[in-house]
Amino acid sequence: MTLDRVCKRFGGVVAANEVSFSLSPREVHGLIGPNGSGKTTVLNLISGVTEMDSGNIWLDGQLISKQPCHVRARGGVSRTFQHPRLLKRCDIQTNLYLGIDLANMKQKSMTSCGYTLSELLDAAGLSINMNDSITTLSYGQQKLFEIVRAILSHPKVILLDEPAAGLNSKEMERVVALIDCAVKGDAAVLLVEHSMDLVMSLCNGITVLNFGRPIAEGQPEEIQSNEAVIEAYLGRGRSA
Ligand SMILES: Nc1ncnc2c1ncn2[C@@H]1O[C@H](COP(=O)(O)OP(=O)(O)OP(=O)(O)O)[C@@H](O)[C@H]1O
Repeated sequence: MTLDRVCKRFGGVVAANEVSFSLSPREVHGLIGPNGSGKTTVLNLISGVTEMDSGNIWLDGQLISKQPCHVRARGGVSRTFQHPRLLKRCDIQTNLYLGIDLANMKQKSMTSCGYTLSELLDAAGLSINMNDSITTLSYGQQKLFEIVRAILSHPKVILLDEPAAGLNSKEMERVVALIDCAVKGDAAVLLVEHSMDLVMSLCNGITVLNFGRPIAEGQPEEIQSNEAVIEAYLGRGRSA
């Protein structure tokens, strides 16, 4: 997937300012930056939740930036949200198969990315009864469940919005295991995350945003020692 000079403005706020980067299959790419720097906006522009002002997004050589959300989802873009978006009045099974092409799933005999559903649930540490209400899952379990659901649609790109936020250390290990499953299934993962330990240990490449603008791109060790990134995080850039 390639983003080419993607822009989005909300009134006077430029939330995405000429954002460009590429993701390859099996790559985990970090998208980081201080609060309000535009990370979630970029995920919304890729998934089609928000319409962009200008720029292009390509997936496998196809221009997807004018497509509605559901077409992008079918074409291989899946995502999770900062706070899990689940149907509270429905059971676990209904939530699991939301947005997944059921006919296609049956054909694949409940397998995805080379993993069976039960293997993905195992990786997530979820031992669940499909008929139970989704509300029987704790917050952490719901976040893990949402990642399982995202992998289950056999996506080309998975957008993860702060998957570790609010999770304990055991649950964070489960997030890592699920990202591993996604990568082994040839997906590209775009990871928005404030836990720098997680980002630095998992990502092959990182793009850093500040005030909607990319200020650095590179491998974790380059990003950690990049002056502009350090200033953005320490806030000196804001008062300059
Ligand atoms: N729908 C919207 N309407 C108006 N302004 C918005 C909207 N969505 C985002 N913004 C603004 O765009 C900027 C970027 O927000 P965004 O949520 O993308 O940042 P972020 O990097 O994901 O932040 P955080 O790390 O706090 O989640 C912020 O100034 C935000 O207030």
